[in-house]
Amino acid sequence: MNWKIACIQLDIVFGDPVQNYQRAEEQIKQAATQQPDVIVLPELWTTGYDLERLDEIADADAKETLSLLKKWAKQYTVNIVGGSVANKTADGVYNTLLIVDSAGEEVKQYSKLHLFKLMDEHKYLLPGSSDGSFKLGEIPCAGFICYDIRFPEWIRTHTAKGAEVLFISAEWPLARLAHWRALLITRAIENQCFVVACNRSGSDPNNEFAGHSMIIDPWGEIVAEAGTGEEILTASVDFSQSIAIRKQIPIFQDRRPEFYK
Ligand SMILES: NC(=O)CCC(=O)C(=O)O
Repeated sequence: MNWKIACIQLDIVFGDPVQNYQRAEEQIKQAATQQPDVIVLPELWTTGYDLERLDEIADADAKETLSLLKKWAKQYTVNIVGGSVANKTADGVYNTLLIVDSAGEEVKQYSKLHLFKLMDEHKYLLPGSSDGSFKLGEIPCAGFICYDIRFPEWIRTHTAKGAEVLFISAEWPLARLAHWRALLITRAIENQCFVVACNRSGSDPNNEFAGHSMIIDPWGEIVAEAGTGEEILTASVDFSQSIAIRKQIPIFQDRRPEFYK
């Protein structure tokens, strides 16, 4: 089975959901002309890192964003890994990844497990407490958010249960571009998985962001990589490749988890 994937490397407008909804809609419309199976958006794409104003601009129970994602998914018959949004709940605000299928049905919500202190997330956001596993059609997938990729043991709990594609939505700064590339390639090789990583472009008052969204195959080869600017990155992936690699080097059979404590 093959999938065509499109990552929308959006230049997010700081603290302005109205403009970001409009810009995302334009980009999704454009991406849809290539008839992808999955469209992916970056982290906190409705607000950016305007954390001080979250009370005002976070999406209540992610309702508005979910309803738009469902509408776009149905309109273009495309699965959407709808990036993450600031999701305002009765307990506080989570950084939540939203996934909808091509029929416009909600598939999964995953809230970022590891908050990134260097960007003050712990002061404004609550950490999630559930896993990122989901299926798109028959394909087992897992979703993560940015800093999560520094925690191989978290990713592994998902691939050990069968995930074949790792989707990562991010706002990763340019200052650590080398880490972004190395971590993503490593996660693909060590898990024999496709890695689909959608970063943002542009800058905000505190950071310049790296762009360089990437689609990586289970051998660790980069299938497609964006530049630093706003871009729609597309590539096709062939799942027979991960089956072949997992047969050739059967790491999931050879693991000795009883010794990994
Ligand atoms: N938004 C994030 O989680 C950024 C993570 C990051 O920059 C890192 O170096 O890790």
